[in-house]
Amino acid sequence: MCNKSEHNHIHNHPQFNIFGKNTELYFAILSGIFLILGYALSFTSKIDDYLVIIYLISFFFGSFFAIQEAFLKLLKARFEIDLLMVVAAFGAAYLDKWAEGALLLFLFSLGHALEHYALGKAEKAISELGKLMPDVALVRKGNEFVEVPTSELVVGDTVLVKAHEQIAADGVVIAGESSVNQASITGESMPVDKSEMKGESKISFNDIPAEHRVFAGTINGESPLEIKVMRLASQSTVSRMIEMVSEAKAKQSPTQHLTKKIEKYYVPAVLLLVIILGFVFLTGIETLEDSLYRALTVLVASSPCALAISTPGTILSGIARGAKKGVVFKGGAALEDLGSVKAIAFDKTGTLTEGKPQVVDFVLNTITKEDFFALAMSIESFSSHPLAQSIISYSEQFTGPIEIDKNDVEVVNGSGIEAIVNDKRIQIGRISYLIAKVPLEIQKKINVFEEKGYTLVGMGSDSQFLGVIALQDKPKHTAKKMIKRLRKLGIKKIVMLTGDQQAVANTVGKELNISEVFGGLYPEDKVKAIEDLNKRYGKSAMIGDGVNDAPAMATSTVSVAMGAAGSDVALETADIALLSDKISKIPFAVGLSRSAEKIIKQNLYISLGSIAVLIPMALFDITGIGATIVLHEGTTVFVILNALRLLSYNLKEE
Ligand SMILES: Nc1ncnc2c1ncn2[C@@H]1O[C@H](COP(=O)(O)OP(=O)(O)OP(=O)(O)O)[C@@H](O)[C@H]1O
Ligand SMILES: [Zn+2]
Repeated sequence: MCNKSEHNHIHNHPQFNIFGKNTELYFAILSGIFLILGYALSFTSKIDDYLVIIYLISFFFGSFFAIQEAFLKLLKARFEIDLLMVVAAFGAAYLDKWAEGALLLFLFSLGHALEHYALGKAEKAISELGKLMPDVALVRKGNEFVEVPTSELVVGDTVLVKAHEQIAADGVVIAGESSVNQASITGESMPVDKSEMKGESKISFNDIPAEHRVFAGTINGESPLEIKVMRLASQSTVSRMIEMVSEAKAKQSPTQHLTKKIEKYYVPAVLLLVIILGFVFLTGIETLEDSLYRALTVLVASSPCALAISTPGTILSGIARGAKKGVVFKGGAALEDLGSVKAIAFDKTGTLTEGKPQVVDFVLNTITKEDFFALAMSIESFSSHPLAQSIISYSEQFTGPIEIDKNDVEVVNGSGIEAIVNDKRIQIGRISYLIAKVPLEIQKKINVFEEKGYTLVGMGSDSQFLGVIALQDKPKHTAKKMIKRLRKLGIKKIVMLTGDQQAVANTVGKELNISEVFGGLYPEDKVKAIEDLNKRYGKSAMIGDGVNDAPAMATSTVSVAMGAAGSDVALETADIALLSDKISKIPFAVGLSRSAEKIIKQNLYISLGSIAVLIPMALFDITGIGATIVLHEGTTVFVILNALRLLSYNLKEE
């Protein structure tokens, strides 16, 4: 019938598995077989005396687990529906309704087994994420490679990954060239090319370019790779992802809170009603049997089994499906919120655009390009901004870096970076951030750049304006389609928020069909923009890279971080982490959430609706206990199957 307990009971379920993990299901089936046997034999009057024995066998198999579970809960002073169902079945037997009692227990145990199977399946989808971690790795010790347990790998170890083998650690490729299947992390089955990173580097794992960086749990392709371990096994992306998904299961979503609240008042009310019904015979209008029969029927009709199972089942399935595709929901609330938002705000750089701006032009004022780019590359080496990397690589053709002490450098998030060089304060960043004034003839050039939609980075030395660099970043080629799909999914409002100039924002917005673009924003302006969306649409989602959008992401109802496999901040802080930086994951995540939301609602209506119909029918003797059992159980099975649909969710390609 059901089991109205929190669904953590999977782990503390009574262990009695003589037939393996499906014992519960086999017991249910045995119960059904004896029920049918008894029912068939009931038509031959000769067997009548033995009938009770056959039904008792059916009772045994049907109630075996329920009695154990009810007993265990009673020990913890918890009053659960398992007990009620057993009582109802034996009550029916007392009324000589052996077949009905056996039917109740048969369907109850079958539903229970199915429920465990369903939740188990969702759990399995989650735990399989971890299976790709190999147990051992080949580690270089002197001139040879020896097998070492993965858990004993230390940072700095050199690991040999043979062709078609699993990679044991997050690390950097130091020899070899191969393609790697990263599906276990990103959900993308297209292999990604990896090659060795030249030169000894002291940068952190997060800053290693994707083509040199490998993740634990991914699978090497055609040729061997040597990698240097950069994170302990327990710190690897895949380990943390599994941890987050497991934690997510334990958190309750808004609907779960609601159903818990309903149950809190509903269950005692039902019990009271049932007890009263059991005593109706005292009025003399009917027999004790009649009263008991109706009380038991109402009891079955009113059990909130479907209600209790449907939401956790749906959320677990949704989280499992997301994780399989590289979308980590950090809880049912994230799933439900994303499923109901109407307004989405996007960060521009690195989210809608490639995040790999190219220097396309520059203008200088009284400084040689060697001196200018030497300053630029040296100071930008302290920044992790996407613009910094581009400026550094571009500068290398003219000059080399100069020595700058890191204590003399200050990064001003959302504006730029400054450093003290030869007693002068050198600023790089937004033109408005510089204290230096732009000379007139350079301003003319800047106006031309702006018209072309270039991103501008200025440099000044105290009040002396030194020059301006123009860069261009392309929108991701799938971005336009992604926006279109979001609109199709019912997102009413799409806005773009960027620290880049308004002119650049307009250019990108036009290309992607986003009409509301806000440029020149400081981090606190982005927060205001999100607050505005919250006000107008009730809820908002902010999608960014989690680096300089953290405050805005924290303000939105639900935040989504892109490319989280490469960014600790994004993986840790966002409500939803998309491990790959493929933006096609955004409509998938939104679509999955919307489906989850829809299924949660459907299930809620179905479970509450069935109760609302079954109780009066039982009360007024329209349906007998047999029909009530079948209808009630049918509802429970239906909502479980409905929830399981999410495990195979795919966004329709148009
Ligand atoms: N390290 C840096 N080097 C040069 N310019 C910078 C740097 N950091 C910020 N800026 C300047 O400040 C502007 C805004 O930066 P901010 O980081 O807020 O936005 P963004 O990352 O470029 O865009 P988005 O908000 O879409 O992510 C940039 O366009 C640039 O002109
Ligand atoms: Zn159970």
